[in-house]
Amino acid sequence: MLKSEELAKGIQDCVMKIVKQREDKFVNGEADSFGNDFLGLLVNAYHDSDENNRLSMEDLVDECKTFYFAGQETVNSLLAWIVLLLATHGDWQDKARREVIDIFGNRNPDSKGISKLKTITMIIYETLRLYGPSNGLQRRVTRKVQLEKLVLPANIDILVQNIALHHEPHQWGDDVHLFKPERFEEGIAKATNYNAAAFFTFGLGPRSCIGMSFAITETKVAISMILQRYTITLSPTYVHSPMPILAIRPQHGIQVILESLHNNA
Ligand code: HEM
Repeated sequence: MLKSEELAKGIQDCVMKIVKQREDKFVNGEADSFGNDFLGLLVNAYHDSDENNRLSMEDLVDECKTFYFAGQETVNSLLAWIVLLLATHGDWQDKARREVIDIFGNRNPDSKGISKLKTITMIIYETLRLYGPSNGLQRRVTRKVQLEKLVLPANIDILVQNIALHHEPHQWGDDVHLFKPERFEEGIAKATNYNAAAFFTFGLGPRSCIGMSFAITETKVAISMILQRYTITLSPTYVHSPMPILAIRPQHGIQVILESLHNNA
């Protein structure tokens, strides 16, 4: 067996083990359905009594792989870049921590408080602008298109590099490379001067990211919980090298020093 086949089989076994746990819970009477979360919907479709509608095992595994990779690497690298930018911008770190403590104190974040996190939202957008995890949007040109002087012939694949547009000085100003969350003080529409094509870190159109709200919510939760517990400073060993490795990621990782805010934490 080729190594790639071995790895694909390993991933399939791993997914099917999780599916089996769901099935067992239902069969043993511990649960009254396969569940109504995303995995539950997939397992339901996998057991559809109508053979024509039934999801194959291959499709079930593929769906899980898509969500795992699309959801894991992206949020992982976004969190890493936010930690770096807070470590290097102590004023924003303090401001964000004050907001978190004002809203949650030392309690775990809840949905009501999450919707009130204005500074954290601005920090997330500005980090997505500078280091948006998406490498660009792939599109197939199905028919010849003329965009002013540019002609795109039919049947070519193009990569729309949103990160280039997010660093466009005409749109964002001469300080385009600086971390300035205040750009988003009055929301994305105002920051982009109502130009939807200026900031589309989650894509555009009908195939834009289905996990956008989930990604922003989980990022708010994680950053709030870190700020409640630690101060963050950059380690002198850090070397700045953003690289497109599936997502835009820090090539050598991000080394920071965390100091506990509570003696017993
Ligand atoms: C910071 C985090 C994230 C970023 C920046 C991001 C960005 C993107 C982008 C740019 C696309 C392509 C959109 C297009 O082609 O127009 C996409 C698609 C997708 N994303 Fe995300 N994503 C993130 C998090 C997530 C999460 C957490 C999930 C799932 C839990 C997810 C699931 C997906 C899926 C399934 C697609 C394909 C949608 C389709 O083709 O219809 N993403 N994402």
